[in-house]
Order: sequence, then C-alpha cells, then structure tokens
Amino acid sequence: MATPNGRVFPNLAALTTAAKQFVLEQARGAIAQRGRFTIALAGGNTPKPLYESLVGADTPWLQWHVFWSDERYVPLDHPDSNAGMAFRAWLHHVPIPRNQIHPMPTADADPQTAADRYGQLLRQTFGTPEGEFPSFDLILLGMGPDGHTASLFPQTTALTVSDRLITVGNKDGQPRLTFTVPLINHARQILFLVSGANKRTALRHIFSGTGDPSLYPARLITGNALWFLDEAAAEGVVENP
Ligand SMILES: O=C1O[C@H](COP(=O)(O)O)[C@@H](O)[C@H](O)[C@H]1O
Repeated sequence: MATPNGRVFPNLAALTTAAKQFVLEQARGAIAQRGRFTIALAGGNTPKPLYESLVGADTPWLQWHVFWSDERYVPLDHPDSNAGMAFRAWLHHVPIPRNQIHPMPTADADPQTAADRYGQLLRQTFGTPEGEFPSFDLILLGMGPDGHTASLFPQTTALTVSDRLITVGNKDGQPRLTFTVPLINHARQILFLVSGANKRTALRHIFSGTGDPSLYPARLITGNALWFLDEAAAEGVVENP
C-alpha cells in the first residue's frame, strides 16, 4: 500500500475549515458532472464541528443525497446515534429533502436484516446490480484510537466481508451497522478526519505501512483516500511539506 495522503492542520478548528471547503468543492464538482452529490457521513466527535459549519453554506442542497457509513444500533433519538448527531448539528437546519436523507435502519430485531435493507436501498439509489459496488462521490470517515474506521473494529469478522455492501460490526459485543471495506474503497473520494493525540499510535502503524490490518482496520482502506489530521494526531507521523 502506498503511503497515505495526509494533510496536517494546527488544530481541529483549522481542520474543520479545510474539510468544509473540501466537502463543498466535492459537492460542486459532482453536481456539475452528474447532477447530484452522494455523501456518506461519519459519526463520533470529530466531524460534529464540520456538520455545524455546513449550516448556512452556499450549495444546492436539493441535489444532496445523504447516507451514513456506520451506525450504532440504537434509535435515531438516542444520544449515541450517529445520524441523530448529524441531524441536530446540521441536517435539521438545511433544506435537503427528507427523502434524500437516509439514516441506517436500527429497528429490526436482527441487525443483519437492517444491514441487508440498507444495502438494497443503496443498490436502488445507485442502480447497482448484485455483485457490483456503487461509487459514492464522498465518504467521510473517522478513526478511533484502536485504528477502527466506520464500524470496522480490530479482529472482527466484519473486516473480511466482501460479498455485500453493508454488514454487522461488533463493538464490545454490541452490534453496529457498517459499510464494508470494498464499498468504501469504491468511493470516488474518501476523506478521513482525525483529531487528538490518542490517535497517534494507530496513525503511526497506518502511515508506516507496517501495522497488521486486522489490528488497525483503517489500513484496509486503500481507495482514493485523503487524510486530514490535526497536529496533535500527526506529531511524529506525518509532516506538512
Ligand atoms: O464509533 C465511532 O467512532 C469513529 C471515530 O470517532 P471519533 O470521535 O474518534 O472521531 C467514527 O468515525 C465512527 O463513525 C463512529 O461510529
């Protein structure tokens, strides 16, 4: 795997400003070329200021189609819901049509049923036949201190699933829904947002190319990925040119 493409910013605020500009540029390009912008959102803390900053942005919201790259298996109004966070921070405050915003379903008794339903929704939205993978315009990802990304956690079976779009992840015995590795890698553009000194060790394993991918799952993301890091995360890992 080639060295990941990383950009370092002094702090989370500067990273957020650059990420906002990057997202809006991706939207502009996609809408100009294909008439719509398909984006998959990350959860966690790091992207929240980005979502807040997008309220009031000058972009053709009616052409946005919003999905999630992973979700905790809780209702939308639960404090841990990735989609709930994005709605409160951003999506409730912009005119994207509600039928173009697609939280992952989390009400089925069996999370695998929910995963399959979301996979079918993606196939319908993108017109992707079975056996093929759609290409999102942009997938936002984070990375945990353990090297997980989306809900692809170290040493879990989700890491090796390659015959479907969505699978069930496992965080300390709790189910999650997550994009599979090949679905992420088929994106036109992937953007990692990583902030904080507690991410440094995992980043070192990923950027040096030596970490075992089953221990540092973000290493499995070999598609067209750009990493936005703050200095606290990047220290000793990557320097800006
Ligand atoms: O649990 C999750 O964590 C990761 C990383 O979150 P962060 O707060 O460290 O940025 C996130 O990317 C993922 O979507 C989420 O479900």
